[in-house]
Amino acid sequence: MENISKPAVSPNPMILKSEGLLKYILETSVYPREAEILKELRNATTNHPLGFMGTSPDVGQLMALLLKLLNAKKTIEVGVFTGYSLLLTALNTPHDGKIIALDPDRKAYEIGLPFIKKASVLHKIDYIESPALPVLDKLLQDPANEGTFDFAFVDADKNNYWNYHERLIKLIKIGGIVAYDNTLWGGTVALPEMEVSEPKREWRRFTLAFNEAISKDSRLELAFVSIGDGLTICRRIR
Ligand SMILES: C[S@@+](CC[C@H](N)C(=O)[O-])C[C@H]1O[C@@H](n2cnc3c(N)ncnc32)[C@H](O)[C@@H]1O
Ligand SMILES: O=c1cc(-c2ccc(O)cc2)oc2c(O)c(O)ccc12
Repeated sequence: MENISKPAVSPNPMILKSEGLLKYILETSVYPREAEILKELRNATTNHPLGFMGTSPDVGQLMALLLKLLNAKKTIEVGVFTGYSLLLTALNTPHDGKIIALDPDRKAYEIGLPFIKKASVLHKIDYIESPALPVLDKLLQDPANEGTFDFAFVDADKNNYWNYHERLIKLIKIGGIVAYDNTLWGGTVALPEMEVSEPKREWRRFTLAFNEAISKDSRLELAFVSIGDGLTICRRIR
């Protein structure tokens, strides 16, 4: 008899690795609907030696939907790079929306800045050239900031995800969302450590620990979505 307590195995365990399927999704519903200015920023990032780090447009499409569903007005972005997800957030928040954008790499931000200006959304952005943790701590020093943000997107140093989470969960309002990128870390989370290349091992360990801790966090509801490099979407419930 079948053991019903065992989770069902996907009929196609290769689904996340199917480049053809991703191409189909991108070409069918992502690229045709992507704002022209986001395409321009994305193209301007391709020659950057770390261009592969930009948020993937399919993740961007999901983020845009979440921002619209929440009617998000106040947001935080941890990890800006050249600004794809930042510009996307700015385009999907109201005219009086406010985004606190944190990244120590101002040079990368300056690549995206002309596109942010061209889209007339710079007034929504408070870019702070700094590692995120001290800024989040400073925000929390003022209790008036607690529970006031609608949305946060984290796409930065993976070793600090839990540190970001402990702070963001207090800054986000009940009903608000924090989304964490790269929670599948190139698929390495499902591989034995021996099969993972040396440079990816340390962040794989952090990602595994983060994924385990967040799944036990009773302050939130979550969905672990197999899009891009893995996106964990958390809704604060208490
Ligand atoms: C994957 S990229 C972000 C991609 C971005 N979301 C986009 O759409 O292009 C990661 C970024 O995290 C930044 N970063 C690294 N350590 C950080 C820290 N302690 N605080 C904030 N940002 C950090 C890096 O400078 C880099 O720009
Ligand atoms: O390969 C990476 C590396 C990063 C990364 C490196 C250093 C930092 O301080 C932050 C992030 O981020 C990535 C990423 O977000 C992605 O989607 C793919 C690959 C990488």
